Amino acid sequence: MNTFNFKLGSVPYLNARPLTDWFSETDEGRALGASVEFILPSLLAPRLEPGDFAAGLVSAVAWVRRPQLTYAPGVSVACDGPVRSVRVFSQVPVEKIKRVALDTSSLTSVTLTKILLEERFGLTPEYTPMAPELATMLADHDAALLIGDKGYRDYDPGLVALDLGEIWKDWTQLPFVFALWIGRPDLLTPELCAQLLKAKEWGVSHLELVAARRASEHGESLERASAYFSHAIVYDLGEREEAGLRLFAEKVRAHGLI
Ligand SMILES: C=C(O[C@@H]1C=C(C(=O)O)C=C[C@H]1O)C(=O)O
Repeated sequence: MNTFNFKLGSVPYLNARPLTDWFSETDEGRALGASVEFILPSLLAPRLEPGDFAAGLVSAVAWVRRPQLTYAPGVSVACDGPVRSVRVFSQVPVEKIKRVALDTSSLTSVTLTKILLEERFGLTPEYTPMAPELATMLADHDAALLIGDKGYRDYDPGLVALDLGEIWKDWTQLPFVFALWIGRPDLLTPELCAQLLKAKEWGVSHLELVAARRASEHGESLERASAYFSHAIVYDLGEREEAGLRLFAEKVRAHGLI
């Protein structure tokens, strides 16, 4: 691998920071000369096939949809129960949801919303892609999907909040994988995979430090950032996460959401 001056893409959310901070915040990581660009998932995913980035930490469904791309082993942004940041906020009881606004930044969670509303709740609502602004989304829709930093904020407690990680876990007993390091096999080499793993190992053993450094940048308190990292997000990609990913891929195909 050319270890100098390669580009990585990542999503602009707090949950990604433990996987990318090693490249900018440690001497060993900085020595590789990688730059990390933060881009919304729906804009980052199409830039992986042309090779704009050596790898992108981006929506798992982007890999399901593009089998010619590969993903780095051992690393993900996942959950094994409530994820806290991928939520559908509804003004009506779930069974009455007829119109849903979907965050245009998201790919995986848009797909997961459709699968869960249909298979878990027997609903086939109308969907509208919209910019992630809850008040605007709910002005004309029963419910709205938000992800990332906006999905983790506190909103009107009168709204029904469906945590998609929690619903997935109750249903399948498996973790859910939202994002992976995805790239072209010629660029996402075993050497780069090893660096991405090293970055993760540093991140998960420095969650408090990353929270302290990044919380305010993402509009969070240190306590909430720490709790999110240590109680909601899973950064491993072990056998159970891989099983969750495979099941999700099957459902994406079965629902024609490819
Ligand atoms: C858990 C999350 O996962 C995110 C969800 C994504 C998607 O829906 O496409 C993409 C990247 C992940 O960071 C979140 O940001 O809340």
